[in-house]
Amino acid sequence: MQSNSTAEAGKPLLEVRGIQKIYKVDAGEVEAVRNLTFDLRPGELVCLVGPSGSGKTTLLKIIAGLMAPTSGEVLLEGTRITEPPKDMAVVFQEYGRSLFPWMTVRANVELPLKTAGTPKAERTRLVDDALAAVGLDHVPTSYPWQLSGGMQQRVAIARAVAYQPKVLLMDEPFAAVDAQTRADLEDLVRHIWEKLGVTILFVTHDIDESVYLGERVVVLSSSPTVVQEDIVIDLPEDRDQLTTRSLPRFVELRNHVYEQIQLAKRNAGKQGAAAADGAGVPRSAVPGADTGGESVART
Ligand SMILES: Nc1ncnc2c1ncn2[C@@H]1O[C@H](COP(=O)(O)OP(=O)(O)OP(=O)(O)O)[C@@H](O)[C@H]1O
Repeated sequence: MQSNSTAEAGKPLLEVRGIQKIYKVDAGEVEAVRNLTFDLRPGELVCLVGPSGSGKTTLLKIIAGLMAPTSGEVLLEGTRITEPPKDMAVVFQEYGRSLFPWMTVRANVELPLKTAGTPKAERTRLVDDALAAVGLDHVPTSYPWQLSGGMQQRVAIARAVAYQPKVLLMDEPFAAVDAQTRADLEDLVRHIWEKLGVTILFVTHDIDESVYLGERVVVLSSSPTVVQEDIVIDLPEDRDQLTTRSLPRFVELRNHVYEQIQLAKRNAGKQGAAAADGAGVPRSAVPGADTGGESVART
């Protein structure tokens, strides 16, 4: 795995530059995203949070090359993205719709490699490794509908991992599973990230999840969206559901993110002047914050 310091020293792998998205609707136009600028360095795990409707899915579609921005650009290793890049994989929330029910687990994981023309022997090795990495090497011949929701999402993650992307985009991947499974899958993502050194952009509604997983948390404003804050998560790299979430620093950071989301909601419709000036938002390190009270942690 690349350590934080290595990632910090490298050039950006993914650059999001001044992204604006205006949707045309019957009544005219909707400016969903106004001006988004941030980057991911090689090996970073960055979480993206924002109020509902702040444009997280819009942004991911643009980064994945599935939709063109109205203005601005996304660069992967310096090359502008104009179509789905081959070095990128996406894991969506709706695993049920992203897996083919008539294909076995193995066939689902193997499919993108087949499409890419990867030779058979290499495919077999990559699929075996990916299934082992997500703890599913005992069910290769099962069908997705025979598995629990959490296991199906593991299949989707294995498929993305086997493809060996440079960038893995995850769009609220655990929103549809129960809390215990969610915790297990969060640890799986950290484990895969540490083992493979893949660069991950993880979109979530869950503030605690963003702080637990991320090396940085990028907070979006309400729509029309800008980056409201880019926060360094200075928790120890070895994370554990019990120990990490009990740390006073974890509580400070999640409270800070929570306050930022509340601020974004209050500012809805009256963009904060400082955030909306179009400049890149500097990364902020949260000083010791007050840890009072709030227990709700979803956007
Ligand atoms: N195809 C579309 N046509 C018109 N407006 C759209 C379209 N897709 C999204 N929007 C609008 O753009 C804004 C951002 O939507 P988007 O789904 O990207 O936000 P989000 O942060 O992913 O939302 P959520 O957190 O609820 O999933 C919203 O105001 C939404 O209504």
